[in-house]
Amino acid sequence: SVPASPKQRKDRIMAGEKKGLVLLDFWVSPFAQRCRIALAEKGLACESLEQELLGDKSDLLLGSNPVHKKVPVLLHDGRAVCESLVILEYIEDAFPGAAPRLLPADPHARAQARFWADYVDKRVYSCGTRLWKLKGEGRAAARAEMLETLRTLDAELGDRAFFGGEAFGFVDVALIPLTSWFYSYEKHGGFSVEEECPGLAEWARRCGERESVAKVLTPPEEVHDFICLLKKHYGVE
Ligand SMILES: N[C@@H](CCC(=O)N[C@@H](CS)C(=O)NCC(=O)O)C(=O)O
Repeated sequence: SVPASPKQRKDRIMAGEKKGLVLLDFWVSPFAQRCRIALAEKGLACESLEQELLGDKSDLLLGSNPVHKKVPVLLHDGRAVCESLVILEYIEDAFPGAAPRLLPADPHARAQARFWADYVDKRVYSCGTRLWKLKGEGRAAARAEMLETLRTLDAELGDRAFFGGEAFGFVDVALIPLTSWFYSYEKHGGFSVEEECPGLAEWARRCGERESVAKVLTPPEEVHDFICLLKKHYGVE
């Protein structure tokens, strides 16, 4: 049979007829990258549909994430799951046999993993955005908050190989895509992650040795170029 054209594939996804996994994606999004890393770790096939975010958003994105209108959205047999950490948990629940498990089995350890992933979500990206968007006092405050956040994460990691302990897990997946943004944060904040938090820098290198991470992460210079583009888009000097 003749393979479906990109248009036919899209129509099927729009109509909710596509079976399997589809990710509404954006190349540089650390949140979308979390999902791609988790899927790759588990060996789950997923079609990536790149979204327009700076211009008009697609009907598919608006229809599947009407509340936030953001990527990532995971469509599973046509049904949408939104928010990257929710998607990671969904993948764990929907494919219980797909190894490795990202969350530990022990309830307390699971709660801890969720706590630290939530800490990453509350602190890193928004603080990073203030670092490149603001100037003067605002930027100085964001710099101080970023350093405190990175030091807190460094201390939590301690001398373990991964936030998941011996195994690469939920918090590692949540944080690693954001390390591609560190270079730009360093440039805007005038600090060095390597000097401030050598353990965290070493952890990022260790994670980068994994195929699932290496093939997904954006080179830091490209993230920096993208931030320059965002600055132009938002009229930031
Ligand atoms: N909390 C969300 C954050 C998602 C997010 O911020 N996505 C950005 C791309 S990095 C987006 O879609 N932005 C489009 C917009 O804000 O209009 C998650 O974890 O999925």
